[in-house]
Amino acid sequence: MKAVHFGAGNIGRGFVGLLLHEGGYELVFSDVAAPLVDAINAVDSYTVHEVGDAARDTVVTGFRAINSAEHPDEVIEEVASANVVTTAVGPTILRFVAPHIVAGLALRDPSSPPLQVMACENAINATDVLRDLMKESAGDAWEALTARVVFANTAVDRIVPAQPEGGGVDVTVEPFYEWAIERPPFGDEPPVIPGAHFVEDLAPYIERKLFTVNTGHATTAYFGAQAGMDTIAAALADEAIAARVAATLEETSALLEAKHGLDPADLASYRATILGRFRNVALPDTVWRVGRQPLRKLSRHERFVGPAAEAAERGLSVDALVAAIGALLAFDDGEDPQAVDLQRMLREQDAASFTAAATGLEPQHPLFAKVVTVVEARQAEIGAG
Ligand SMILES: NC(=O)C1=CN([C@@H]2O[C@H](COP(=O)(O)OP(=O)(O)OC[C@H]3O[C@@H](n4cnc5c(N)ncnc54)[C@H](O)[C@@H]3O)[C@@H](O)[C@H]2O)C=CC1
Ligand SMILES: O=P(O)(O)OC[C@H]1O[C@](O)(CO)[C@@H](O)[C@@H]1O
Repeated sequence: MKAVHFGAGNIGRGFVGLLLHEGGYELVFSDVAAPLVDAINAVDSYTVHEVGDAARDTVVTGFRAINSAEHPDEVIEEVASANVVTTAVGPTILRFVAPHIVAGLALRDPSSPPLQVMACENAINATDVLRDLMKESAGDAWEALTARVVFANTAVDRIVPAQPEGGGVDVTVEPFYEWAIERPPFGDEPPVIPGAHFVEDLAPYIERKLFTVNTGHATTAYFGAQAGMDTIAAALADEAIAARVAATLEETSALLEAKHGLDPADLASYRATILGRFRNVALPDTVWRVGRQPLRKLSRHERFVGPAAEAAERGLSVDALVAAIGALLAFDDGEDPQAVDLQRMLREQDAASFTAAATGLEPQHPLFAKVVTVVEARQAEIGAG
């Protein structure tokens, strides 16, 4: 069995690749970073080092890497004969890998079992997004290819911080992980990934994950950055920040309870577990990594506006979520192009125009005016608006 995984970065090597290896797949990484591809091909094995309580090391073998920018044909051939394709490239990069998967499907023997495609990105239904991009890329050829592929959405959860420069191929990760995968698209033949768990309906899992782990993590990062802290563990050690994060997650939990009927006691225990994960002092994770790409994180269906909009529509409290959006607006990292754009937009646009453009909310939406208030506050702080 063979898996082609696009994106040999942190989560690619430290989580998805590891679990595919443990499932017995021969692993082909595809990436565009030449030094990374060379480094992977220079070793026969790499180690995933867990840090924190109950940590262990796991050795991954049986892999190779292809530079898809230089050798797209090689990647396409691998896809044509693979059993599984996964991605961990970032939601905005999916459009660049879609044509390679389409070309692989076109070369695929039509009598082979369907290729099983799963996008492992932090976004709601990222695999559906990838499928739509593939359809767009294939044009009229799409109809003939659909019998050769199945698509399943997934929710991936493991904190894999940025790895030190020149640190080689090994990866440092937290011990916790969870990979939930939609079961129905596979019919009788789901992929063999022992560490994953297959679910009938992914919606509650992905929303519980994104609106708890990712909302909480990003809230910690933005309040931490605003307070001049560098790491997530240090930010959460601050009682005032911890209280703000807790309040934000109580709001998202209230929404998850109302929307999916999730049990409040289970949600409370889930929150406690993830806050414990964020507090892992052995994990060298920075507010800058976790806060990265603030415009993506401020968009309509993402971890702040997504749950806050639905909570506001149901008349639930959103004050803590709106305060977290206020902290996001202060995220000013000169090395993050989206943070630079965010600060420029705040200087150039009036509060209502910025709110509409950045959040995708309609002016009449019950959340809109509340967001405008924190946008105005940030603009006053920087003398803009
Ligand atoms: N790091 C984490 O803790 C987690 C990350 N995720 C998600 O996983 C995805 C990747 O995140 P990370 O691994 O942290 O990022 P990363 O930056 O470490 O890895 C992304 C990799 O994709 C490669 N890439 C870029 N364009 C490509 C292309 N056209 N074809 C093939 N490869 C390409 C990059 O060179 C890089 O090696 C994101 O969607 C993120 O939200 C999800 C859960 C946890
Ligand atoms: O690209 P994003 O959405 O910031 O993804 C990274 C996030 O996902 C997580 O791994 C949570 O699963 C966190 O480490 C981090 O906040």
